[in-house]
Amino acid sequence: MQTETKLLPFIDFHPINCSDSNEKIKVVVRFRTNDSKDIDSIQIKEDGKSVTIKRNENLRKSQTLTHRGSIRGVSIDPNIQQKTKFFTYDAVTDKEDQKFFYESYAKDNVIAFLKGYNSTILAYGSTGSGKTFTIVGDESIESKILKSNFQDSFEQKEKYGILPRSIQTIYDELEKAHEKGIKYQLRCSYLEVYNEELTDMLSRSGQNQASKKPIIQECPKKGIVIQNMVEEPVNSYKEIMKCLQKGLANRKVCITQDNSRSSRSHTIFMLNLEQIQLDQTQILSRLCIVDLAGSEKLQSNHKNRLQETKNINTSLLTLAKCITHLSKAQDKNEKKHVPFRESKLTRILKESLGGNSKTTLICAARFSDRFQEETIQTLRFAREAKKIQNELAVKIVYTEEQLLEQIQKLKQENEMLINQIFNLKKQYSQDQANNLDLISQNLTATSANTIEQINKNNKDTLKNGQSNNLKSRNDIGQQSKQTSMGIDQSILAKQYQELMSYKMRYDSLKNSSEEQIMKLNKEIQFLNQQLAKPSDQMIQEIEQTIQKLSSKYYQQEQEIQQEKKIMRDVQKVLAETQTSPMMKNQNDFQISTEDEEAARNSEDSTGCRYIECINNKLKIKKFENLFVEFEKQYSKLYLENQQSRNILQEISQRLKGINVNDFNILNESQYQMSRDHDSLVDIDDKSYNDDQLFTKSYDEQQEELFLNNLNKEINEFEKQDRQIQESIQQFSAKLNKFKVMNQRCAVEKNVNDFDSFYKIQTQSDTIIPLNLIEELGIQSKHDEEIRSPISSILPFENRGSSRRDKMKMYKNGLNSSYYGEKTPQSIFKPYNSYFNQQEITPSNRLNQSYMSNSSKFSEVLDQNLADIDLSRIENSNYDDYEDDNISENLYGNHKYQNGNQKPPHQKQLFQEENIDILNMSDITQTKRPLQKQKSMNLSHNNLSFYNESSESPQVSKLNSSDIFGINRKHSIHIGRQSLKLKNRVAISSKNQ
Ligand SMILES: Nc1ncnc2c1ncn2[C@@H]1O[C@H](COP(=O)(O)OP(=O)(O)OP(=O)(O)O)[C@@H](O)[C@H]1O
Repeated sequence: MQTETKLLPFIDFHPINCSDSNEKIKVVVRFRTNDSKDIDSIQIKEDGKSVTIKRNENLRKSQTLTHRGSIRGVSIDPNIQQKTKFFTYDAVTDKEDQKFFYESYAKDNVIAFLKGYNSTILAYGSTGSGKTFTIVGDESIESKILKSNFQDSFEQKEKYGILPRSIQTIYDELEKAHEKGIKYQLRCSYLEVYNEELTDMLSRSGQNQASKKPIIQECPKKGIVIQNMVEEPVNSYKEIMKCLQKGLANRKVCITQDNSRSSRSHTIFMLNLEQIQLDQTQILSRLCIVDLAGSEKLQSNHKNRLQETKNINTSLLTLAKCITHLSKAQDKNEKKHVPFRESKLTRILKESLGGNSKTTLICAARFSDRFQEETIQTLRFAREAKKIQNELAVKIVYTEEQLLEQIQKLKQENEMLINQIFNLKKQYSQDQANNLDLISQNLTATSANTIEQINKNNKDTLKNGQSNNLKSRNDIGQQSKQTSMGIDQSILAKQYQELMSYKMRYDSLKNSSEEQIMKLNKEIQFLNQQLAKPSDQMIQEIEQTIQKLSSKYYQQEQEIQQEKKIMRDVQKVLAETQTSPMMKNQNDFQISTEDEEAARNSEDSTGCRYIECINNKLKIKKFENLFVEFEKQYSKLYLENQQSRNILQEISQRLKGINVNDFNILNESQYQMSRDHDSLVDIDDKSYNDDQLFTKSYDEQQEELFLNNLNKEINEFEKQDRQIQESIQQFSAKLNKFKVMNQRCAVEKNVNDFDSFYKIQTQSDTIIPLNLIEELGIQSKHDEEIRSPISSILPFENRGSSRRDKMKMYKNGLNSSYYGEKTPQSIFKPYNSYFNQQEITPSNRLNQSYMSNSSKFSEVLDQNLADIDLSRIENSNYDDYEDDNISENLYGNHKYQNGNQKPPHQKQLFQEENIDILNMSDITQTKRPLQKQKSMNLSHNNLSFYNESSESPQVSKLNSSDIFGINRKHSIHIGRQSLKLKNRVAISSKNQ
């Protein structure tokens, strides 16, 4: 029964055991047992893992010439040396025992398939080497399967190859699982690749083969999906064997020189298993058992046969090429483009080689020297394949309940993440503040040291002149200049420390000078007091003396006045007397004792009078003497007084003089000190005395020099200050930028990757606050139009499913969205319902911003579109491979560049098959962080490739396989809004 490929709603990959998840391809070399051993040139080592082969150069020459069509004989040189080659694999065997071979080398893959892993068994080798023998069994088995009703005897079963044995194992195991309650559904498919065409070997005859031609599609979640392929539900051993029977009957075989039933096509027997576990978890796995067509020398003259052989060789060559690319990438541990798309076979096997699959490669080889070259090629191929590492994961499909549960979980997780983001933000700003505190503490500590150092320098400068000091300043200036160039935080901190130390030095000097001025003022006061003290006393004493003298003088004067009054009275009396006869002679007034006696004796009044007169005369004489005496004393006192006044005046003048000088000196000092905040005077230095200060103050030259230097220093400081300020500004701007970046990274980190972020958004309906998005600088650019790119690259025929659609698109022009509103919804068949439900969420804006970021490089990539042309493929040849002979032998005498045979043209590829358009939700399960991802943007005719982790654009040459995501490493994502809105198409490459 033919069933359509079911698109499952939600698939997740779970590596069950991390140590198992990365596994190299297992390579087993099986030599044909019944092969003739002409010369003992091939030796399987005892360890069962390695083989040596003696290469016969003569033979090689002859073989090369022979299959190049030379009929002439080859001269064999007996002296030619035989080279021995050594190869090691997981196993090398020549045992015929099929059971042993299956259980030793293939059963593991079947068990892994049952456990939920994708699994592949691949048989490779030249024609007649034993591939079909290994996969199915010998001719008898094959014919028996073709005829049988599958009730074979034990004996017959012993000869079965891997495929029937695997079927047996699967049913044995599934029956056990069924008993445990595990439900399962097994579907069988059988494909054939013949002449680069895919044929479904289970499809019923009579059907329109052209319309039902299987199409290979690729889904990042589901892996390789083959559309239009019969997936036969098989519920029993018999049913599945019938499928095998049918396939074998349809297989293209013919008789060749080396094999009577040579397979002329690659066959892929595919089993898809859906298991529903007891907890309702649905697990999907696939087993591919591939029997490749054997490579063959081009010998036939038959045209069809030649073409057939070429096609076989071409696809095998592509396979070898892919393996070489993969192994080289593995060697160098880098991502490399692998040309899976170059053949149908490699496209189908993409998952098996380096992808999510447990793969065993069985390389069939022959002992016979006749096939030595083929054997060596097979051994080389096996050696390369051994390096390939696959990534295993179990595919789980969630039920609705499980999904709801997960949505709930995601919602919680989302909330937690948002909280975490805010906390981180908070912590970040706190950290910043703490750092500043720490810096300022360091500054304080170091500035104290610097001041000490400066003071020390200053002392030296005062002693030795200022040259040293200036020099040291210049040095600091130089240093500052150098440091300000950088934006290193430590350098800035150092500069800032210096600045702070200068500021502190200014402050301390200013404080010190103020202190000094106060101190000097006190001293001046004291000096004034000291100077005032003796002069006051002296003046007081003098004044007291003067007062004393004055009072004495006053007394004496009063006495004199009295005496004078008496004298005047006397004179008056005398005048009166002189007018009397008695006074006619002056001498008469001289009273003699005789006169006096006479007068006394005379009773005459005249006599009395006369006596009185004489008495008066005596009195006057006495007064006159006193007056003279007084006058003498007065003049003496006057002189003394005069002297005192002079002394007083002299003292007061002296005092006045001293005060003026002192004040002048003090004022000068104060002025000097106030200007010399930054003076180099060590004011605390006791050894520095006033004399020096005065000398300096009055030394104009020195003062000028001093002031000049001071000004220079101040200028220098200001300059440094400006530089430091600038650097700090730069630094803080940078810090802010880092801060934003850091926050953005934090968001990205916390949401694991973009896809998870997207998924969280879509699954949980939680919208990250707009302000957070804006705060983080991830603002969308609504206005920016991004035209649909794919439409301009795609061949026009592929743009619509109907003629009407095509016309619509044609009217809209190439820039209209192929995947936009005008897009025939049928293209999105499975995705429509999903797309239409979507709304624009911040995550979409995020997506847009990525796209707009990438679009800015579109200019650079204008030229790169030219590289998307077919030149790369057309010019390619098999030069990557180690030995030219391989390409020759596998491909006949025609190399790629000869143009006789080319791989399918890219355009053909597009035309042949629909392009896989995958919903973003299909790739939400990537485990890789966003930083590793690249986002590409296709904008009209440009293909840009933008790596989030680097600032510069990464321009890559891309071919169609990259763009359309058919190979495993790349896939297309269409933003949900693209259908509804602006024709935006985002393409991400998901390199591992
Ligand atoms: N290991 C083996 N032991 C014994 N006989 C073998 C072995 N391998 C192959 N043979 C025999 O060799 C012949 C060719 O084998 P087979 O058809 O499997 O080769 P092939 O690699 O599939 O060739 P082709 O690529 O042409 O199909 C058969 O007769 C087969 O029985």
